[in-house]
Amino acid sequence: MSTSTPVIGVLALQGDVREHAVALAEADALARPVRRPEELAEVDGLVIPGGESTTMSNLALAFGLMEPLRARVAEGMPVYGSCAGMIMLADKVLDGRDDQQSVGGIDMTVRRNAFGRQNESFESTVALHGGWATGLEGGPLHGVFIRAPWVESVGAGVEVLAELASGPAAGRIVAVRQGNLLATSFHPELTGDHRVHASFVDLVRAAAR
Ligand SMILES: NC(=O)CC[C@H](N)C(=O)O
Repeated sequence: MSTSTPVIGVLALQGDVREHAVALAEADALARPVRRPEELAEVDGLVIPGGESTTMSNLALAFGLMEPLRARVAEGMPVYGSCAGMIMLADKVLDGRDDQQSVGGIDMTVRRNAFGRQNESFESTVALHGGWATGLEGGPLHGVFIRAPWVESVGAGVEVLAELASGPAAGRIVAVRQGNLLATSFHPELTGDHRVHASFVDLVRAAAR
């Protein structure tokens, strides 16, 4: 097992880059901003933060990052996407803009801005399933949702890790994993609870073995 500290990039085209870097450092990883293909080539894993997936798609294309991102996902690099980052990891996007592209990799369909206008931003308890039911010690997560997507459906190879616990959208899938790819609808970097980042750092360490 590798005992060295994993180097994890944070895609720094837009979004909560600093907050993710802080959460990764708390989870014992070395965080680095990634804006160029050369920087992407040097990291053991990557966080794609929230923001606006349409803008992120444009910027990733303009910075020449879309194909390198797809190539590293295909090689098995661990990636964690939050909110717009989840949309970037989805194979299929509903209510997207026609020209928006995703990196893809997770066999799921997500719906952008799924919780509707009245619910643009809200906080809610997130119930843990699958590997997180036993793996994330300390019980349910507090989810911060900001114009968030939900996962409309998943393919057979996708593990559901969390669902909304209550409210009109109770039971909607808000966290998934497929292989080395992890995605959440919510923003754990804004809560001070670094369990999601710690579970991603574990994934990066396991992949580096
Ligand atoms: N906080 C967020 O990342 C919002 C996601 C945004 N609504 C999108 O479609 O990309």
